[in-house]
Amino acid sequence: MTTPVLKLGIPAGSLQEATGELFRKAGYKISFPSRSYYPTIDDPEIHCTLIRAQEIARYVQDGSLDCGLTGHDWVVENDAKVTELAELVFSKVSRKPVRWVLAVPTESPIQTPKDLQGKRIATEVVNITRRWLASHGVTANVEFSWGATEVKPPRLADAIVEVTETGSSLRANNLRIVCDILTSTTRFIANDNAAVDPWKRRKMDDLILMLRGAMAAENKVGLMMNVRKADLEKVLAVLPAMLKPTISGLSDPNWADVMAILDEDAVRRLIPDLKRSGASGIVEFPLTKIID
Ligand SMILES: Nc1ncnc2c1ncn2[C@@H]1O[C@H](COP(=O)(O)OP(=O)(O)OP(=O)(O)O)[C@@H](O)[C@H]1O
Ligand SMILES: O=P(O)(O)OC[C@H]1O[C@H](OP(=O)(O)OP(=O)(O)O)[C@H](O)[C@@H]1O
Ligand SMILES: [Mg+2]
Repeated sequence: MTTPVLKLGIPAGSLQEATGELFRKAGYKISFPSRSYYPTIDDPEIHCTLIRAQEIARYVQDGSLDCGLTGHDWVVENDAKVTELAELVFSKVSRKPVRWVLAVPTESPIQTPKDLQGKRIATEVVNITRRWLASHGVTANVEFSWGATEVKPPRLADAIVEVTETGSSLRANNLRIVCDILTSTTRFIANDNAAVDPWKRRKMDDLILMLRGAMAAENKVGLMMNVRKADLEKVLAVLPAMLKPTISGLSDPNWADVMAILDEDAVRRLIPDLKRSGASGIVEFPLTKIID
């Protein structure tokens, strides 16, 4: 019997490194051999192909791939009919969505969507831009851009619709945001048939569980401490209100063990307070997955 295989599209380009890093955190050994478009992964039931983010949705829709990770922006731009199984909020450098914005040179007279009437707009997302203009009742000349779009205004275009994450590319090119057009995050998408195939669905759900678990553990740490029962109330009052710490007994009936999961950046403020409130033997430990 041949091993069943899940055909997974990994986005080349901006999302590639962040995707690889996330898979590693999720427990998969994935690597990108140079010049090869077949990343290796230590799971014989997964076959990875590196494809441009723009095209993953298309190949997932037609079944060439069972599933893949890509931006919501390209699913919308391609009007792809796929099943979205998960939103994973990560971008090239941050854990935040990206924004597709309408931008113009700082000194441009364009202030509102209406001012675009009859103007030239350069963008990689022609369909999204045309639909957005139509929804504002504006007619403009939308030109496809192959990239390096920020260089185009004012000589080659009056405005651009471009993706921004940190804002540094817009700033470096003296561009001003007029308005937001679309917010996009990374999505795990599946072919409609693959999504209802029991083996593939389970394989994808398991993969998503691990990817989500790894993301949930980011910037979190565990904290364990011993507390005299008489001090328990004081110690618990120090921990953030939404936490439900685990309290377990110790062999000495006068002591308890308290364990909690916290934001890493809160720890340096909390540990001294916990100690002052009577906690001892405080241990901080790293977390790699949190599964709800
Ligand atoms: N900082 C970022 N810049 C651009 N795209 C980003 C960024 N962070 C996340 N993305 C997402 O990555 C996808 C863009 O990747 P894609 O492969 O289409 O182009 P690219 O990474 O810009 O490639 P290239 O470097 O060849 O221009 C989109 O879904 C976009 O939302
Ligand atoms: O807001 P920022 O953090 O600066 O990120 C956004 C920039 O990154 C991408 O460029 P890319 O590297 O894909 O080059 P390209 O324009 O040639 O596609 C995108 O097209 C923007 O130019
Ligand atoms: Mg690009």
